[in-house]
Amino acid sequence: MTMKRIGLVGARGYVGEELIRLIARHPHVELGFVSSRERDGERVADHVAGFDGDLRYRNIAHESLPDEAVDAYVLALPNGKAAACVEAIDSRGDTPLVIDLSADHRFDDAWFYGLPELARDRYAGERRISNPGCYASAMQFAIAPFASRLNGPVQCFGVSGWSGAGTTPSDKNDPELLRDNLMPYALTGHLHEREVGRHCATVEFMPHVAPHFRGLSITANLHLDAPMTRDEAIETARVFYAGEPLVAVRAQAPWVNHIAGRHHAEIGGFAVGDDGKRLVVVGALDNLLKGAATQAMQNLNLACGFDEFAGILPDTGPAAEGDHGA
Ligand SMILES: NC(=O)C1=CN([C@@H]2O[C@H](COP(=O)(O)OP(=O)(O)OC[C@H]3O[C@@H](n4cnc5c(N)ncnc54)[C@H](OP(=O)(O)O)[C@@H]3O)[C@@H](O)[C@H]2O)C=CC1
Ligand SMILES: CC(=O)N[C@@H](CCC(=O)OP(=O)(O)O)C(=O)O
Repeated sequence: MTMKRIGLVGARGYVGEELIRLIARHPHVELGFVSSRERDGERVADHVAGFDGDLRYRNIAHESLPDEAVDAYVLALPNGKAAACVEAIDSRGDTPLVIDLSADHRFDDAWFYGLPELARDRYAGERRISNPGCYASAMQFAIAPFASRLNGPVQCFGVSGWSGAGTTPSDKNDPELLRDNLMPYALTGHLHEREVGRHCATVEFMPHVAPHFRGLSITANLHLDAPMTRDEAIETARVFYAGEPLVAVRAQAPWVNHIAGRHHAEIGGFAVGDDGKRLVVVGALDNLLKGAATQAMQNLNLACGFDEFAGILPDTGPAAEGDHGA
């Protein structure tokens, strides 16, 4: 099989680092370039534990992206930076694959919204793939099995590790402000509220950031149109995700420290109110993996015609030893 060469734009970030590791272990893809302004000329091996080789970060202006001999570009830049890159890449004229991890194309009908477990059947060879947001992925995994049975908006309470706020300094990734703390933010109108509303169901989302580094949890409060027992809810979710290696359905509510460093998402809890019409489902995933880099690799595999889980499974990450499932 011919190796595909990948250009990674925004490789210094937390997500970029995970993508470097995933691409390095993938059997059919290799890194063509990794870009960072701050680390220009520095060896990747000096920054990414476990990475071997002499590859160096390069500061590549977006105008120069088309000159790079790669088959696909993966954009892991802050929001608002993708358009200039895509415009430059378009000038190549051969429509290379672009996967954008930012929020910039999640509301753009010209792009495929790549939440594989819920959307892969609709993939029609698009060369432009928008990767979903981290909380938005967890919310959709929790809600989707019940989406046709909702009676009103879903309330979602979310808590994320601070890596979700990226490397640009802010209150949300300041260890001093986060010490012994839980920081609410964007309590109405968070972008992922709109994202889930567009792609799955209407939600009212209340995010928080916590002192841990990686992994997030969302607790979804669903109002159903007809009563359901807890066993029916669990069975509904199990049938919905049957055969999905990256979405595990548990009876117990998942814990963030069990999925941090793992490639899969978990949903569980399934508490039912007295009238059977209120169902609470908890979803958890690693925001840097299933909430970002792992999902991007699934999308890359899908678009390249590889096995969707190539380079991802078996899960050999540091947290993968033993079965942490409840
Ligand atoms: N962190 C998370 O949990 C998740 C993040 N995402 C999305 O993935 C993308 C990357 O996230 P994350 O790794 O956390 O982000 P970071 O802020 O950690 O990294 C951003 C990267 O972009 C580069 N960069 C920063 N500012 C600019 C700029 N003005 N112009 C060009 N390059 C710039 C940085 O390198 P340098 O400054 O050296 O050039 C760095 O490589 C974002 O769009 C984010 O929204 C999606 C899901 C989850
Ligand atoms: C803790 C924290 O700040 N999390 C980020 C979400 C990370 C993510 O998925 O980002 P994008 O949708 O921007 O790609 C936030 O709430 O904006």
